[in-house]
Amino acid sequence: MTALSTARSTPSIFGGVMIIGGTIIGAGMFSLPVVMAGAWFFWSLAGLVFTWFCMLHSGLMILEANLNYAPGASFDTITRDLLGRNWNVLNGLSIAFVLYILTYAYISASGSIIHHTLDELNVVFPPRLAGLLFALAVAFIVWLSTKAVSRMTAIVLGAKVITFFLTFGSLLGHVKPATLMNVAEQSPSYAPYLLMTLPFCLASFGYHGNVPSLMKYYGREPKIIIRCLVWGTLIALGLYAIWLLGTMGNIARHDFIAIAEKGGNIDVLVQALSGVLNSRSLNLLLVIFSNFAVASSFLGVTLGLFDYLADLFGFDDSPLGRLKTALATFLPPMAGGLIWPNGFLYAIGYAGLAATVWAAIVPALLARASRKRFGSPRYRVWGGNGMIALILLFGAGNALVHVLSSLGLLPVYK
Ligand SMILES: N[C@@H](Cc1ccccc1)C(=O)O
Repeated sequence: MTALSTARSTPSIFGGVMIIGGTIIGAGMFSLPVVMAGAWFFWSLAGLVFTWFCMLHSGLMILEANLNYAPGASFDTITRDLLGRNWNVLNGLSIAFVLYILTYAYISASGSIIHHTLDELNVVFPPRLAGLLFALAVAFIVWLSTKAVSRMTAIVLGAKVITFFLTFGSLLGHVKPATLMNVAEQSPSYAPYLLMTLPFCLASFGYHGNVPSLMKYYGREPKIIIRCLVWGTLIALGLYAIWLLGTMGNIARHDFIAIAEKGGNIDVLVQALSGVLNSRSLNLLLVIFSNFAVASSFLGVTLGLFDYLADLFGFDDSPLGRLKTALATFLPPMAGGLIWPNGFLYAIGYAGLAATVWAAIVPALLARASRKRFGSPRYRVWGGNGMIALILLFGAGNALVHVLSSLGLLPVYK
């Protein structure tokens, strides 16, 4: 009995780990092997570990600031109170931008993966239409209710985890050390290509909007929430490492050039993988996994955007109010998907650029302000001012890298 009542007063960390892991692992991971082809496996792994470290600590900094407020206080409330109106406006704009551009990326990605799936079944279906229909289906679920979204997400996430292990368990069995070590190339250079991968790593480790949701769920329990963040991000890091191993151990480095040239969208990558694997069942698994991976982030991110816009425009919760919010959420990215169906890689890069504001820079400033104003009595991220400086530098560095690479000033592997 006692065990039962303790379990009820503090929900287990499993749910929180799933929320964090589920948000992190999404379409972003499909951009990783393509943009990391230049830096290749070991350098990219180092970049991933570094990004994991910084993104975990910036999440902990949001928690540090959040603990001064009642559970349920949103990102918006905390930022306005600690950093003032201007920072809050910038923060809100960058959140909206990231959610919009990710919704666009998911539409583009789902169009491409559905097109590929049907292609496997010998059905010809234009990717634009596929993306549009998929977006309409997601819009319908989001319009129905939050509960509908969380039920769908639970199902899709479960399927994603199962197919992930089935797919990657067998994918690892196919890894060819000669391909992974890139023995074919004579004196290759990798390090110069590392910097341009950083915004993609950052986007792939984004989850920070969920930290206030965890506090709403668990209450002021820093120990439990810290464990959720550590485990959720570590699971993602582990899966990304396996994903790099599975892709770079099967597709030769120079073959990635053609993949990137075709827009780097998911179908091209999956097609290249199936081409080398020569296994019908593995191919099918991979296709199923990609569909679920895109669908679960799609639901999570659009729900976030939906709630944000409803709050911003003051649309109510009636069916008509929700319809207005759904239109504001889905129409702009859908239009984008119709006009530019293949902007997946660009979109993830821009998501990294904008996410650096609210997932790195603002959290570091929040922690600093929280220490000044409240002394952060409940929990304080280790490392003092040095850690705050590191996260600020990480955030600013990412923005700089993205700008330089958009201007064509960073080396590109081609
Ligand atoms: N990490 C998510 C994208 C994301 C970024 C920022 C916040 C929320 C989600 C993905 O890989 O698809």
